[in-house]
Amino acid sequence: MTDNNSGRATAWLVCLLVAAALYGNYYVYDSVGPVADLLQQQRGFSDTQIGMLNAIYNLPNIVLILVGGVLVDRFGAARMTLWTAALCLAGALLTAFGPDFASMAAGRLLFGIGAETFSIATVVAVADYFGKRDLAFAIGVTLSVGRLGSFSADMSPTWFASSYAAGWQPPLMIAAAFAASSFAVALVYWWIDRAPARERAAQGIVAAKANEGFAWRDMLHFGKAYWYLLGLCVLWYSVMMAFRSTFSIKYFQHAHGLDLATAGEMNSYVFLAAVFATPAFGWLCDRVGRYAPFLAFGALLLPIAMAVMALTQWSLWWSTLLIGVSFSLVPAVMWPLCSKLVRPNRFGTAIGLMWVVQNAGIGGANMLAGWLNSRAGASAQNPAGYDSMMLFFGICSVLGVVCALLLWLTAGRRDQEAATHKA
Ligand SMILES: C[C@H](NC(=O)[C@@H](N)CCCCN)C(=O)O
Repeated sequence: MTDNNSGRATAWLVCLLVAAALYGNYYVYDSVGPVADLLQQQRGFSDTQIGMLNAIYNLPNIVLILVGGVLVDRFGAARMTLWTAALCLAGALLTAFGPDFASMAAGRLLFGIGAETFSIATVVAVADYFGKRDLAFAIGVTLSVGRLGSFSADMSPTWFASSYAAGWQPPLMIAAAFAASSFAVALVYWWIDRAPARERAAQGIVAAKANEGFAWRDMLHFGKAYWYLLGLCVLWYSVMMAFRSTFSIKYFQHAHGLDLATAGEMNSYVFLAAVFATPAFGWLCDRVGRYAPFLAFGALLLPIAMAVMALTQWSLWWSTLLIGVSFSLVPAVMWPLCSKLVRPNRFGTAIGLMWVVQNAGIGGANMLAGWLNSRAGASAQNPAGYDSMMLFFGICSVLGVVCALLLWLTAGRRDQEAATHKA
């Protein structure tokens, strides 16, 4: 399907639509943080309630995301993108217009149930259209536009200053508008995909999906390389998300003496770097035709960054640079490589299984790191209290590198070979 020019044009159109849909979705995901203070002041929400508005996103997905992956394989990426975008829109509307905390939390729950399966469907959509050629670049483009959505949400107090001046609700209504635009482009993608979907069915891909059904034991037949990739996914995302999204700003303030604004800015450069570097690394991998060595290199940068922060007084620019490259390189390579390790009709399931453990890992790492800090009394007066958290993140990231090296040894000698030994 993608060998002729019109096929390539359709593939890029789908890639751009999926990227635009992901932009809106990631914007909504990150829209609670900027209104946290207003929710506290104007609605009297406690820190625990605000934390719950984000935690409720991850918790159901520890189980549900596997079902989501199976549904993507069963019903196809286009239909699932559309259905889950509708669920996300309903969730965003309920969050913005809910009269009390319970309905806002219900809105975030609904959004979370839709959003993770939506993300799987977007990766599978790109893989459906790009096959082997330019896959990492195309996934890099979609992820980079998604990261721009996260960055925009962080910048929204500046960009939509008047809405923030009007209170907690207008910024969440803007987020709901982004969810609506995400649904609208998902609808266009679903419309465009009808003919190519028929073509895929004629080639037997969809037919295989529909007729084979799903057997849970199929997952046990994923090859060794897949399980190493899963190990890296859990360890790397746990450190990246728990450190960079939850603790890094506070750590920069207390252990490195930055003020809040500079610490926040330092953290946001990681997103900004990813916007440009993710597609660039994807493009490079496609050109060189190697994935596992790049993945191992990206994974290695994380423990080095942790060591630089914890053991030296070097400028934080160094660790931000290392984390920025790792945050761009690892996702740009991980998902295209995953698509090469399993059969196309099990790709959604394979990502779903990885994200079940990933969601549990991120939740667990957040709790354990918080507990380690509290136990050691980490604060501006006691920066050494952060040592145990940094050791924990250091160990996890080193174990991630071990998984990446085992993966390289197993599947990476010539990455293309992996495609011929799919589970
Ligand atoms: C593609 C990958 N997505 C995930 O890992 C999701 N489980 C989490 C999405 C969180 C939304 N910002 C990624 O974003 O690297």
